[in-house]
Amino acid sequence: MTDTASAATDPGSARGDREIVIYPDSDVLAAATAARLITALSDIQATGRVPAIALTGGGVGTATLRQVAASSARAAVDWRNVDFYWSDERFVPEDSDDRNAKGAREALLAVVDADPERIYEMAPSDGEFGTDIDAAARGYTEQLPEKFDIVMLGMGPEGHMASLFPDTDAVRDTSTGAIAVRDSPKPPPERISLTLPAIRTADEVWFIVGGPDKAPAVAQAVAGGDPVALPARGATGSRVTRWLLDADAASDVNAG
Ligand SMILES: O=C1O[C@H](COP(=O)(O)O)[C@@H](O)[C@H](O)[C@H]1O
Repeated sequence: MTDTASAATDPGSARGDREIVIYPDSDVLAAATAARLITALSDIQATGRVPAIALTGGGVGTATLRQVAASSARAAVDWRNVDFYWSDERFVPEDSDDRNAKGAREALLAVVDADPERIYEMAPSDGEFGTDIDAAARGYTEQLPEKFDIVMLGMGPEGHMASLFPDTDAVRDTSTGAIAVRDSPKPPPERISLTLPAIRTADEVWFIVGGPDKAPAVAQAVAGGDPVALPARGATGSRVTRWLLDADAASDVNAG
C-alpha cells in the first residue's frame, strides 16, 4: 500500500486471485494502468511470446491508451508484436466516433505504429459482412486466439461489461466466442461482444473503472453473486482479476 494507491489480494476467490487497487482520481488511474500495461506486455515479450490483449472502449479505458502513448516507457514494448483484439464493439460504420476501435487507433495504435496485420477489429456495419451482424460476430469468433493474456474491461453503472448487459441472452451465452447484441440499453443498440466464456480464457482480466456513478455496481461485483443480474461478476481471469479503481468508484467498497 502507498499513499497514492491501496491494494488488497484475495487468494481465496473462486477463480484465480483478485486484486483491488484504488487510485486517488481517474487521471492517476489511467496513468498507473498505462504503466502496468507497458510492463505486462514487455514482460510477456521477454519470454518470447506475442501478447494477445483485448482492449476496451469507454472513458477511462481510452484515457489509459492515451497515457501509454504519452509515456516514454512505451519504448519498452515492441508494438509491432502485440496482437490487439477488442472485448466489444459498436456495430456502426467504420468512421463513426462510436467505434471503440476508432478511439483506440487515435489514442494509441496509430501513434505506436502497431502492425495492421495484428490489429483484429470487430467488423463495422459497412465492412466485409455488410449489415449482417451475426456473420460479423461469427467472423470475429474465427479470428480469436485460444486464450488472451489480458482482457481489459470498463463497466457501466448497472454492471455491464463488454456489451453484456444484465438479464439478457448475451450474458447467458455459453459459447466461447463473439456474439451479436441487438438490444443494448446503452446506445448504439447493435454491438458485438465477447461472451463470458471467451473473456474467461484470459490469464488476467483488468477492470478499469472511474466515477461515483459506478460505486454501487463495483461493490456488488466484488461481493460476488449471480452474473446474469450483474455481468461484471462473471468476468474473471484464470490467474488474476484486477479491479483498478479511482476513489469515487471504490467508495462503496471502502464503506463495506
Ligand atoms: O458501451 C461501453 O461502455 C463500457 C463502459 O464505458 P465507460 O465510458 O462508462 O467507462 C465500455 O467498457 C465498453 O467497451 C463500451 O462499449
